[in-house]
Amino acid sequence: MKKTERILAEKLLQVSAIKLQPQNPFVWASGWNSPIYNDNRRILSYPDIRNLIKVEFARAILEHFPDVEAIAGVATGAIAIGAIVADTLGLPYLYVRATPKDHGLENLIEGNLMPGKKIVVIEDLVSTGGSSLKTVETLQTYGSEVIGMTCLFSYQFPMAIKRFHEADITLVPLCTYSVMLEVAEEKNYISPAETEALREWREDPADWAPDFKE
Ligand SMILES: O=P(O)(O)OC[C@H]1O[C@H](OP(=O)(O)OP(=O)(O)O)[C@H](O)[C@@H]1O
Ligand SMILES: O=C(O)c1cc(=O)[nH]c(=O)[nH]1
Repeated sequence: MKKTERILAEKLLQVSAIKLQPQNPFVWASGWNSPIYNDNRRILSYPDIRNLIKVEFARAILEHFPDVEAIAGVATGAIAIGAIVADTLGLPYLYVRATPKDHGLENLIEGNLMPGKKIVVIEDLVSTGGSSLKTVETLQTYGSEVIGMTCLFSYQFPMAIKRFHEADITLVPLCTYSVMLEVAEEKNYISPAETEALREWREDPADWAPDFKE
């Protein structure tokens, strides 16, 4: 499993999904400032990598959630990957918006939600877990049974792990921050100093601020 995770981490690094900007931080969905951004949507442009990830998602879902009856993607990052995974598994698919569309049918959920179906949610990336768990809540409110969640990448922050635990949702990440960092350093994508800075940042990401002293 670790071997597959290392391969996936290297693929993300190869397609430049991992960006570092310690002096010009990224703003995350949660509002946190961060020296790192993982734009794993880039995998969609590489058919071989996209296929590998699709197969790994399908394998993880069948292994951990064999009772799955439908797949839901979290908009927008996981709409595409969710669709191809559902296709691979031959399952119904829908995606959940962060907010209802402001015209037309004003849908929050796109697709045909069949109440009572056992759903596995697919997310591209989990940081604080806010977007993922909001999607789970939406699906539950509309009568679905969410039996688990998979994501391509997780930072595995303790606060996110706690939130998933409290929501009673099992999250299966295909690739984690610690393995990505290990591979990035080994393969010289980042310097030892950057590795150290990123390890330190991971200890207290909510209060991190750029160090302008350098
Ligand atoms: O765990 P969280 O703190 O919620 O952060 C993760 C979310 O952030 C990103 O989406 P973003 O809101 O940037 O928009 P997008 O999906 O439309 O790209 C990502 O795709 C996740 O959905
Ligand atoms: O938390 C986020 O918004 C976030 C972090 C990250 O590394 N990549 C991403 O697409 N979103």
